[in-house]
Amino acid sequence: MTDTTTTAAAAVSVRGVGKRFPGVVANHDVTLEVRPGTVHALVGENGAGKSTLMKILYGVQKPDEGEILVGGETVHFSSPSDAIKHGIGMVFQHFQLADNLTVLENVVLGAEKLHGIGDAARTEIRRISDAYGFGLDPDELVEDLGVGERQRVEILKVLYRGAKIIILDEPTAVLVPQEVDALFENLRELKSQGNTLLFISHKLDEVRAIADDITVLRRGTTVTSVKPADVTQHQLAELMVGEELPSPSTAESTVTDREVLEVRDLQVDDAQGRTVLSDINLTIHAGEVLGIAGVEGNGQTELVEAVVGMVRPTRGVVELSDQDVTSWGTRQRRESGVGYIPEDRHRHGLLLDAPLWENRILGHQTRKPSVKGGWVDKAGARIDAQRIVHEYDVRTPGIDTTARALSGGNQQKFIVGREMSGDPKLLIASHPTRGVDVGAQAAIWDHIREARRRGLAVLLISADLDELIGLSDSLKVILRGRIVADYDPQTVTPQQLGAAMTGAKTAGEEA
Ligand SMILES: Nc1ncnc2c1ncn2[C@@H]1O[C@H](COP(=O)(O)OP(=O)(O)OP(=O)(O)O)[C@@H](O)[C@H]1O
Repeated sequence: MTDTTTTAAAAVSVRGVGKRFPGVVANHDVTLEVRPGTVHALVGENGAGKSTLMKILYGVQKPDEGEILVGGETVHFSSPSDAIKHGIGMVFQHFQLADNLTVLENVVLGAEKLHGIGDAARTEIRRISDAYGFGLDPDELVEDLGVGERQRVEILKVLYRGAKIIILDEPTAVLVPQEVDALFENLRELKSQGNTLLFISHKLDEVRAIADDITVLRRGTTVTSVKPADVTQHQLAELMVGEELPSPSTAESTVTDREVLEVRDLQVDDAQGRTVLSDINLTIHAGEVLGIAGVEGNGQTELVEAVVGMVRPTRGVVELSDQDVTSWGTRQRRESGVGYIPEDRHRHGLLLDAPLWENRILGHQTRKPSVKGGWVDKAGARIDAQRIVHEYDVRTPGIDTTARALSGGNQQKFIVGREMSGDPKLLIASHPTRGVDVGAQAAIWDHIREARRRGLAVLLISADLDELIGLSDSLKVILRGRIVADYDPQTVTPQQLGAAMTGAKTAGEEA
């Protein structure tokens, strides 16, 4: 079914592109036709080769073979600046903005030659913002902007540099439903004015809602391009996997009355003495998943760090199984059975340049199977790394491969497997399935549910509201460092949660 028809008018054509890394064929014989003025989605399992293809289109990676055409003209990019010269811009999932600068300063940084840094630049930014309904004020500080607005600054940045083809890497991963709607409005407006959008996503319902064309990658190659109306979400997932999907296990309650984590009157102040978390009270029982919903930056990071022992609270108590651990460090807490999936896998979760088997040891240096008789047990760590690769379906040439060489989703699967090792009694999970494909997400949920059945308590932080609702036994909403609402996951809707997260009232409800 692969669409190989090519018209000179295609915004981007990819023909027979291949890219190899040691031990891995990341892309082979990839074919992609992106029609101008459309939204084109790229979907596929973790490690299917989506990021590699986008990096090739943006000049970050060079293909080993094949041809790329932009507007019918063959191009050879050596760097992103070559891509930008041909009107291709990219918006990364991790925003690259300086918080202490204004919108204008962020936009013109590195592009001063275009319209200077003064009124001409301001006028141009206003023009773009007005043209697409972005509602951005050039003189506002970025630190005062919400997540959706920051993303618009990133899009404006590439438009300002003349991009007509914009690549977005999982743009909705950090947005609440209301922000997703707003982003889709922006994308439609961009499209109606002749721009072309190309984006990667694991959220198949959103893909079907916004895309004009969907290209599916499987194991490095394009398998088909479809129209959203012609496939269901389930069929799309099966095209990605190449087989029938397993049905996820049901989630009967396993909550007991044994308290595993208790947090009382917790307050955390930052280095400047500002209170970033206050009056936090929560209890998690064995067999219970407590979900915390919130827009990023509302105190979730500090809450996790206080429970893991990375920051000392100004006030309050943290108890693990009735033992006061407030003064304990991270290592002691981990040794008493705390697993920790960090929000930033590159900063806290992995040694990127170390092989996977060494990464098995990270954070577990003092426990089996990483040590034996006080010494690092290399063989034990290797065997267990192998087990994780197998049980969590981590796609890698082997356990001697560096963590850096794995796709984002496969890195995440490895971390989850490691932190679930040795039956922890408490799992602190920040965005456990971020960047993970739907099949692997279902598998991770199954692992967590299985452990929960055996008595695991989970503190779950996630930006994915379906995950929060689907996995949690109870739900709390955090806003500006405080818990502002409690919900029953059985009855709450993503829209209600989204509204509480942004502090908006929904009909018939207190804010
Ligand atoms: N710099 C690199 N060195 C070695 N291998 C790499 C490198 N970059 C990617 N790979 C490998 O290429 C394959 C494709 O990875 P890619 O990141 O393109 O997948 P993806 O579809 O974007 O996955 P995900 O959904 O998990 O982000 C993977 O097997 C990955 O391990």
